[in-house]
Parts: sequence; structure tokens; C-alpha cells
Amino acid sequence: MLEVQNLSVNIQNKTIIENITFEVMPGEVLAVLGPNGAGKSTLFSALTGERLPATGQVLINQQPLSAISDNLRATQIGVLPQSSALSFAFSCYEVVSMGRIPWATGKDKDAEIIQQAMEQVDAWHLCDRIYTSLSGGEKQRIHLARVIAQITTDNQQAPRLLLLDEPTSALDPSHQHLTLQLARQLTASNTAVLVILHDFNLAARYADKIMVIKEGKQVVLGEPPEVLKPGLIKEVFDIESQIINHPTYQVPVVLLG
Ligand SMILES: Nc1ncnc2c1ncn2[C@@H]1O[C@H](COP(=O)(O)OP(=O)(O)OP(=O)(O)O)[C@@H](O)[C@H]1O
Repeated sequence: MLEVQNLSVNIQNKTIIENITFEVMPGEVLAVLGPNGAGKSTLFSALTGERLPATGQVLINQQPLSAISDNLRATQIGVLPQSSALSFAFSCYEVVSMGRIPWATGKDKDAEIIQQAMEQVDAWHLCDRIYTSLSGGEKQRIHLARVIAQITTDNQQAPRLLLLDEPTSALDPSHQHLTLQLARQLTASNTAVLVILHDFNLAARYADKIMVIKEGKQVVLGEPPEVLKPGLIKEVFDIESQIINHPTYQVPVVLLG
């Protein structure tokens, strides 16, 4: 679904992302971890087409991102940036309904999809609220619902890509898990998910693979137990850690400090 080959991105003549290669297949969740300033959001902006690569390329279903029509992009690729500014007095229902703009599925079908997306993020009770009056976490869940509504289709075979930049940053622990569970669930309907996170344990629990970047370079890419090791965590994040095995899920649990 998403193939990134030898990608470099420059900002103001400075290399921010250097020679990164990876892929995410439908059915997979890839978590991207890295310290502040590592280049995660810059990488994200190249995946969404907001920034052009200096070298390398981003392919979606073997096609360069730039060759994909706007409509196909809008129905296949859901993008949740770190923050989405919206200062008009839209209701939450209206905000989520914006996700259906690329579709011509009709009012009734759209209403069903919008409600389902809002229920999935535990925000249906907010549907009549004015978006600007919401808390930070509530706003983040509304935007997630909008993006989910945008890539929802009855055609379960249609390959889709969900790009999430720190989708849990404003959420309480229960909604953090809900968000990642939802991302996981979406992989069952031919969706590939790339998610930028700061939480090792959310990544370990929900991602198939973790890619760690530091100073714009890919340090490691592999399954959570291969990646989450005290030596790497110290080297990249400059913090001591111990790793134990989760007794229920058999995934690494990182104890920091
Ligand atoms: N528009 C810009 N002009 C100059 N430097 C920039 C610009 N955007 C990003 N940078 C720099 O590029 C580097 C990578 O930034 P980026 O936002 O990609 O990091 P990040 O890994 O997403 O960090 P965080 O975890 O803090 O969100 C940083 O040093 C940042 O200061």
C-alpha cells in the first residue's frame, strides 16, 4: 500500500529526513517513534504530499503519490495531522460530515457512516455540540472520526491508508487505547496504518512493526520485541529502561527511569 524508498526531505537547505526506506502493507500497523525534533512530522508531511522529497519517492499502490488523482487520494488516504485548526462554529456532526465530501454515497448512507465513526471514537454524544467549545481530547476524537468517515466504504477490498500523527497526544489513557484499538480494527478491512507515537507501550501493544528515527535517520525497523531494548532506548531517547513481558498480551512493556 505505502512504499517509501530512499526518502530525503530538506527544509531551508537542511536535510531533515535522510534516506528512509520502509513499507506498510494493508493489514499492518507501523508505529514511528523518535525523540522531539527527530523528523517524524517532516516524514509525515512527505507522506501526505505536503512536502516534496529532495530524493527518493513515496508510492501508494505502486504509483507515485503525485500521480494519484485528488479524488482517489481523498477516498483512499485518511490523514490526521498533529493539530487541525478550525475556528468556525460548526457542530461536531458537521465537522465529521466533512469527511464525506469526496464521496457521492447520498445523505442516508453518509449519516449512517458519520454516526458509526462518531460512536467508534466515543463521541456520538457530542454530535450537536459546537466544535470550538470542546476539550482538547474531545476535539482530537472528532477529527479522528472525520478521517475514519472519510475512508469508510462498503467495498471492504478497497485498499486504504491511514496516516496518524500523534493521535493520542490529548487523550486520557482509556481513549488512547480506544484509538489504537480502532486503528488495529481498521486493518481488518484492507487498511494500512502508519501512526506516530511517543508512547512505547502503546506501540508495543498495537503495532506490528516499529520504526525508530533519530536526527532524520532510520535507526531500526522491526517487530516490537526486536526494537524495544534498553540499549536502543538509552541510545536514542537518552533514558534508562527495563523491559518486561506483558502477562496477557505477550508484548514488551517498557518501564522507564
Ligand atoms: N519549517 C521549518 N523550518 C525550519 N526547521 C524546521 C521546520 N519544520 C521542522 N523543522 C525542524 O526539523 C526538525 C524535525 O522537526 P519535526 O517536526 O519533523 O520533528 P518531530 O520528530 O515531529 O518532533 P516532535 O516529537 O517534537 O513533534 C526539527 O529540528 C525542527 O526544528
